[in-house]
Amino acid sequence: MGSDQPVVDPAVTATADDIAAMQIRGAATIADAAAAALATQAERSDAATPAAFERDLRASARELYETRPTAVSLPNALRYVLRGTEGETVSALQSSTIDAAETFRAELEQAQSKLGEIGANRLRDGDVVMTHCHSTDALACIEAALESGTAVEAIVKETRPRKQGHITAQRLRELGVPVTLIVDNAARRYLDETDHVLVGADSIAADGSVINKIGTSGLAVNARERGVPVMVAAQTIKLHPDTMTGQTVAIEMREEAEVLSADERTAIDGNADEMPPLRVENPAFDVTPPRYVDAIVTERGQFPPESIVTLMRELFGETTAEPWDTT
Ligand SMILES: O=P(O)(O)OC[C@H]1O[C@H](OP(=O)(O)O)[C@H](O)[C@@H]1O
Repeated sequence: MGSDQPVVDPAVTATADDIAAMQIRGAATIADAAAAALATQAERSDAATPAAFERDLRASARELYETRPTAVSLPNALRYVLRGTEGETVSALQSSTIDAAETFRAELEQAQSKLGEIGANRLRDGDVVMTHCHSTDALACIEAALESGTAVEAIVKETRPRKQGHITAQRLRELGVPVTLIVDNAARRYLDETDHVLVGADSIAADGSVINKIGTSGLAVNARERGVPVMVAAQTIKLHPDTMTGQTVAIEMREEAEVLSADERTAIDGNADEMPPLRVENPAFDVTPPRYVDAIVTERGQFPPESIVTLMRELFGETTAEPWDTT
């Protein structure tokens, strides 16, 4: 390897691989893991000069950034840590990077807890909450409600194709919450007995659109039609600053194997030689327009979707170039 080639610690690559494979999943968890990986990169760096240290750190951030395109919590975490990296010596750069990562992770945890308290205020004793996918921000609201003595029940959508709803069901059962697990297609029927739809977010756009696990938008449309309020639990690292300047959020298309096994493909398409092959598409997220969202709950309070841009401008100002891009 040439001496000017960046050196990315194997632990960073391992974390990037786990995020890409969804061994590490969930927008907040991904952000936490990315910050921890940058701290490890800094800690283990044996860069000879500050320039080499910064080159390696940027390369690590880029490797993490390129794992999954939709959850803005990942680039927001990378930006936070890299903007905290400062100093004239390698040692100073190392310690400032580690400090920035530790601060980010502590703030992430506090934000989720604060968000939970705010979201819990919307829940009443005996409420039935319908969930989609597995969102730690959403569950923080239920946990805070339980801690304040509010009893809730949950209708948990399994959330094909990866069935993250099973994680939610398990977690809620651990908390003693009565759970009804349903297939996604049954959601509209169970909205008749639902008091709140409670979901998380991977990104929130400046116009109040919510980018979340595939199926969220259809659930929100059905909830609106049934008169069930839709509450989005999303700490401010889910706010997507680039959408203030018209950028759109990339929707990750994941591999077909999550939807269809090779045997199933063969069973469907095995003898269709003359025809074009069966197409399988697996978008991992969708966009829920603001008109179907009743409240976005953050650690800074709850906002109607139309006004979330005020918080976004306060927190992010005008976005600048990505700090992991070579200057
Ligand atoms: O940050 P928290 O609230 O935990 O999760 C937010 C969202 O991230 C997840 O994506 P994936 O399962 O990683 O594809 C789901 O879309 C979930 O609603």
